[in-house]
Amino acid sequence: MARIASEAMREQLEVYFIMGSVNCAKPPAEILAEAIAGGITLFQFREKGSGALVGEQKYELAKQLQHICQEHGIPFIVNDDVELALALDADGVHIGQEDGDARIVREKIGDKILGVSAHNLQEALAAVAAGADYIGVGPIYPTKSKEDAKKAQGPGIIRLLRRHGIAIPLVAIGGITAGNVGEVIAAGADGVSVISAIASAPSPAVAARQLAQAVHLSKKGAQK
Ligand SMILES: Cc1ncc(COP(=O)(O)OP(=O)(O)O)c(N)n1
Ligand SMILES: Cc1ncsc1CCOP(=O)(O)O
Ligand SMILES: [Mg+2]
Repeated sequence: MARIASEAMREQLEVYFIMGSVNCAKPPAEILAEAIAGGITLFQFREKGSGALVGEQKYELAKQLQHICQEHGIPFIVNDDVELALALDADGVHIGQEDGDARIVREKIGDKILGVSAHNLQEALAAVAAGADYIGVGPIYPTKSKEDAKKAQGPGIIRLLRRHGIAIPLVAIGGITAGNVGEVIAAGADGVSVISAIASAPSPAVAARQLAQAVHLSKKGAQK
């Protein structure tokens, strides 16, 4: 298997849904299936926060959600836990600045997708040098879904990274809704990453569809 091509990565980032059991008011498998029906393009298993599953229960949930993704051709990314990603033969891993050295993670996972979080130009340049396939930038807007989230920076941080030559695929995260997708795509993001906009929606399918439509319209507008 070769590393994912940038253009394919950009498409997969369009509607990137992140979820773990703590984000779900109904069975996670149901929410994921509905989100897939609505048009998500990538999924991240993020089992984190107060009440999160650990050990065998975490593994079993990951396996169940991975199976649903596989049935629908949606790549399955694991947040933070490189060993779990390897044990499951997941499609990739997402790590942040506090999750270890991205170069070492790249060595461990070979050609699997590597996503790295960045909050400034220095971190973004380091992520590129370490071999990231995409960068997650945020929080862009205030979020309630991450306990230790940094201050929201607004879409200007995406514009700044693009202006300074960060050309690899970028996804915006933090407080994203269908109403603000346009701003982050116009700033240079290839897609949006959400937890609550889909997981907490009355209909995850409708929410995912609205996000997908907003991304497509905004990309047309930005002629991407
Ligand atoms: C797509 C995407 N972008 C950013 C993050 C945040 O990662 P991190 O900073 O490591 O924080 P946690 O999610 O681990 O709490 C992400 N998960 N996904
Ligand atoms: C994991 C993460 N990293 C930065 S903000 C965030 C949470 C995004 O959740 P929401 O889409 O509900 O704001
Ligand atoms: Mg992390």
